[in-house]
Amino acid sequence: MEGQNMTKVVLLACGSFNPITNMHLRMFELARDHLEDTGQYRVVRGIISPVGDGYKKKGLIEACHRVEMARLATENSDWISVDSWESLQPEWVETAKVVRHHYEELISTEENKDDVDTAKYAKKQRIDENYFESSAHSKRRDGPRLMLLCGADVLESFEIPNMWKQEDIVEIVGRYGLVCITRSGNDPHKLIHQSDLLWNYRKTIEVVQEWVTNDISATHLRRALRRGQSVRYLVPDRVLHYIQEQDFYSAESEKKNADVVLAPLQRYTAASSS
Ligand SMILES: Nc1ncnc2c1ncn2[C@@H]1O[C@H](COP(=O)(O)OP(=O)(O)OP(=O)(O)O)[C@@H](O)[C@H]1O
Ligand SMILES: O=C(O)c1ccc[n+]([C@@H]2O[C@H](COP(=O)([O-])O)[C@@H](O)[C@H]2O)c1
Repeated sequence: MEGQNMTKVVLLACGSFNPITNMHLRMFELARDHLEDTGQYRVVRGIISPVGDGYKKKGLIEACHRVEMARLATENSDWISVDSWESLQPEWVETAKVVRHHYEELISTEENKDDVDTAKYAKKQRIDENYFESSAHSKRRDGPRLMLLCGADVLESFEIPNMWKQEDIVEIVGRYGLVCITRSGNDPHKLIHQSDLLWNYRKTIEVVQEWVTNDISATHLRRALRRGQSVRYLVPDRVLHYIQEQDFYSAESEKKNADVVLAPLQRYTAASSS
């Protein structure tokens, strides 16, 4: 029967979502179409995980509001939802840990369903570091997968010195898998070709070509709002009402964290000064 041999996939998107835009939502739809078009996957759920305040990115407004906007944006979706676990952690959490957390959650849900095969598969995925690397396309019909969903700028950020730990990239890309949406100005295929590390994991990176390029970014939205310009139809109406009600995104809010080092880079500063 069609569908029974397909691997279930849960997509997880991590980011600031400051604020969430229509393009963040489109990413999920594009990724689902792409994965399901292969005939190998059935995408069952999408999770948006806004980063916590500890990330210290310039202009980042409080996590509770970013979570609320993502909640409003996904109210009408029957498969995408927001998860606040990451945003509630007192410190910034590395993405590999966020992925691990959601994978554990997924597996415990599957185990509760008494799905013995799934549990066996989960243990195997946990134990065998090279599992996906060695059997990327042969074994994936056996159980659910959690894949990290991102735009090509995130893939590009893997190459920024001291931004990501190499072992975290290996874990995310090699063990779980990455779905990367093209974004104007970034060329993920070229990046994978040029990076020895990413080339090793090319089979677990799904590049989704967005032909109808859409350059909406949260930065663009915040800039327009600061200038009193309309952002209607770039964000869901409910999100726009929330932004207006709360009077978010002013020149003042953009100064937040302006003099603070981004949390991932703080690790490097701390290590080099000790
Ligand atoms: N227009 C877009 N096309 C493809 N991917 C996107 C787009 N906008 C955001 N993303 C992706 O969505 C995820 C969350 O992104 P993030 O919250 O940083 O949004 P952003 O618009 O890039 O924000 P900012 O402009 O503040 O850097 C990231 O993986 C990012 O690459
Ligand atoms: O785990 C890491 O080392 C790491 C390093 C840099 C960025 N990230 C994550 O990548 C996401 C980037 O979001 P943004 O808004 O800065 O594009 C956000 O969820 C960060 O927590 C994660």
